[in-house]
Amino acid sequence: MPKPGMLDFINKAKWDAWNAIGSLPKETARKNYVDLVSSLSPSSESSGRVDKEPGSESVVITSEDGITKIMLNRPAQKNAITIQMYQEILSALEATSKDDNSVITVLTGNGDYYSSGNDLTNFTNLPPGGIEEVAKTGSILLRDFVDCFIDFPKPLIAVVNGPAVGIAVTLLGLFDAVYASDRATFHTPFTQLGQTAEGCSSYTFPKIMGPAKAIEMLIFGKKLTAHEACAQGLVTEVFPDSTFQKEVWARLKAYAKLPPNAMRISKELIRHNEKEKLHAVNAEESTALQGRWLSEECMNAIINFLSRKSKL
Ligand SMILES: CCCC/C=C/CC(=O)SCCNC(=O)CCNC(=O)[C@H](O)C(C)(C)COP(=O)(O)OP(=O)(O)OC[C@H]1O[C@@H](n2cnc3c(N)ncnc32)[C@H](O)[C@@H]1OP(=O)(O)O
Repeated sequence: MPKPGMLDFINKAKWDAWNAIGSLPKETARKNYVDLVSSLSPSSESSGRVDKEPGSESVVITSEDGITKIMLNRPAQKNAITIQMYQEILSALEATSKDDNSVITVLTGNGDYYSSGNDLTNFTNLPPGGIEEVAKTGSILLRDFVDCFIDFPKPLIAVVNGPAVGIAVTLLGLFDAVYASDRATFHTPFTQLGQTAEGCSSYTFPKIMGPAKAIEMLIFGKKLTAHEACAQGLVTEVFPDSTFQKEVWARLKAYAKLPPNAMRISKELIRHNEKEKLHAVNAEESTALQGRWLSEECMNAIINFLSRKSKL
């Protein structure tokens, strides 16, 4: 057929696609199509079912109505993030970034906490290389994990259902929207733990809230209420806890119906100038933490927590 006109978008797209295949025989085209459809992983469907990561339910991933929900699911441990959970979240983000059926991605927590941050027992299972090896592999994992948030191409939303601590807070500076229950609090007690800022917060927090407020949080460990975090620009909007889930998910369902490519391109326009800087900051923070994890200050803080002498 003759090439359709510029404004006949659908037929022009079909014509271009068909033309790009060239002289492919019809039977081969049919076979390729069937092979492609058969090879699609079940996780790329929007069927509303739960796709559990093999071997663990500490992170539950579901897809429905164009929304991929990554839910931290260790409520008894306040959703503290284990090494395996970092890896599962990272894999889920990589998969959803390529899934055409997934329009927006949400990170949230199950139970009363959003997350108490890094699981402090991550430092206690010593491999043959000792604490040095733990610090080195931890630093590499942290860097890869945060890089994945920096590069995530689609709208990324945090649904902060309760208190958030440490890395669960710092990462929020890399999200596109942060909705919080009025029960949520935001706490980065790095100094108290003998540690230093991560998740690019040494750069994003001063940018978001100004250096004075960022320093109160990141150096002195001041805990913010949801309304304070909203006033500082870290949180997009605060909802009463009684209606939080209903209101937020209704809004997210509406957002997931917006044109996905327009959202992705807008995100790229807003974010791409900062990416190089963020990767450099992430590398610097991860290296600094590798040193901190070997320090006496940090070891004492972890021992005190594990021996129940201290709590935040
Ligand atoms: C490789 C990447 C590294 C990235 C680095 C990131 C830095 C950070 O994220 S630093 C932040 C680390 N988080 C903490 O220091 C929080 C420690 N937890 C607490 O202070 C308290 O548990 C908390 C205030 C969160 C809640 O207090 P409570 O309401 O009184 O509850 P419990 O203390 O009884 O907690 C229940 C249960 O959960 C265990 N728990 C909670 N958080 C953690 C955690 N972060 N790591 C390990 N375990 C945690 C707590 O020990 C209790 O366990 P049980 O006693 O066995 O029931």
